[in-house]
Order: sequence, then structure tokens, then C-alpha cells
Amino acid sequence: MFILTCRPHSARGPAAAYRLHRVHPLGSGVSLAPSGRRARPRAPSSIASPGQGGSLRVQCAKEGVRFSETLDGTSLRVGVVRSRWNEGVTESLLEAVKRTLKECRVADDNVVEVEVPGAFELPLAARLMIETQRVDAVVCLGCLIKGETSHFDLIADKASAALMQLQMSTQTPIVFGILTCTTMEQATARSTGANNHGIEWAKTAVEMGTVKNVMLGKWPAGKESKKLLF
Ligand SMILES: Nc1c(NC[C@H](O)[C@H](O)[C@H](O)CO)[nH]c(=O)[nH]c1=O
Ligand SMILES: CC(=O)[C@@H](O)COP(=O)(O)O
Repeated sequence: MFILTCRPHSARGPAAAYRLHRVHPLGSGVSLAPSGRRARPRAPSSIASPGQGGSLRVQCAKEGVRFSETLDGTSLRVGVVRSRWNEGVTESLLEAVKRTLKECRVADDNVVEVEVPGAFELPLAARLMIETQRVDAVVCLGCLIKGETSHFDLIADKASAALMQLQMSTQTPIVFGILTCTTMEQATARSTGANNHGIEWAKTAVEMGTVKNVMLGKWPAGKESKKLLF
């Protein structure tokens, strides 16, 4: 038995970038290439190898995510909600999000911004953004840094659950852009330079806004995906 999934495909047009692939239900390691040939299993992102003293050492090499180079947000309207706790970090994330949305051809007029105090406030603001601003996707930016008390776990848990529930109930993609760090150094490393996570979060918004609009029939699908999708 096979299931259908959607994934970006580079070097093609915006809507055509979304094509359905047949994937074996046992996992991505056993997938079918588009031609129907069995694809080679992908290397795992964590490798267990024998370490000193006979114990197992687990090496976590982060693989990250690749995006299509032809992401096109021309017809998208994107909401961005930024929380001000750890302001230097969230400002830097916001700058990367806006720059990347522009690179993906989202018009300045179609980027709607709002600020809230902390990460705990993000879900309500995201909901109000969806209800009042006709956005195709919302990026929620925040930065939680572990302190001495349990607020970190409580806020991270509740905010992430609320954002997930919100995107499922509204069918509006919400990007989880909350850094959850132990130290400010970790947060800085993830909000500056080429590793600024705002870059991939903006691309996620453009990709998911496109997926939503194509799959809900709001936009015509590209030639190839139309054959498979509808
Ligand atoms: N400690 C952090 C917070 N705390 C504040 C809460 O998010 C919230 O604003 C307050 O409890 C009022 O409801 N927020 C962050 O975004 N990051 C933190 O590290
Ligand atoms: C809810 C919070 O983030 C904040 O009140 C936690 O404060 P503290 O770090 O003093 O426990």
C-alpha cells in the first residue's frame, strides 16, 4: 500500500513545484522514485557508532531542510507576529523573515505585522490576524530562554500546542518561529547570519501558503501536479 504526500520540487514553477509522490507507509527510507523505481534509502541524520569503552556514541548531524529555489509568494499575504521578550533576538528574526519574504516575491503591502509582549501572547494574536487580515499564512516569532523557574516549559508547551491547534482548526498555515534555548548564545547563533532561522521560517510560510491555496482549489495547480492532484 502506498500513501500520497506533497513535497517541493526544485527547478519548476511555483504551483508546479508541488507534486505528489508515492511513499511506502513504512517510512521515507523505502520510497519510490517518480519513475516507479525503488529509491536508495537516505542516510540517517543520527548515526550510532561504537565509542570508547564499548558504549554507544550517538552523533547528531543536523540535516535541516531544503526549499525549492522557485518559491513564489507573488499572490500571498503573510502575517508576522513578533513577541518582544528577548527583543534583540526577535528583531533579528523579524528582519530575516521580511528580507526572505521579499526575496520570495511577497509584496511589502501583503506583509502584515503585529507585536505582542511575550511568546505566551502569540497564539491569540495569530488567531486575530487570521480572523481580521485575510492572510494565507502566519509566522509567529518568539524567543524563550530557560530561566530558574518552570515558565520555559509551560510557555513552550502551551504556545506550541495552541499554535498547532489554531492551524488545524483554521486551515491557515502557522509557522512555529519560537526559539526555545537554554542560553542567549544559542539564541544568538540561531538568529544571526546564514543560520538565522527566520530565513527558513519565511520560506515555510510561502511554501505552506501555496500548498494550502493549491490544495483548496484557490489556485489552479501546475500542469504536472494538476494531473496528480485533481
Ligand atoms: N520568559 C519569557 C517570556 N515570558 C513572558 C510570557 O510570554 C508572557 O508574556 C507573560 O507571562 C504574560 O502573559 N516570554 C518569552 O517570549 N520569552 C521568555 O523567555
Ligand atoms: C512568565 C515568565 O516568563 C516570567 O514571569 C518568569 O519569571 P522568572 O524567570 O522570574 O521565573
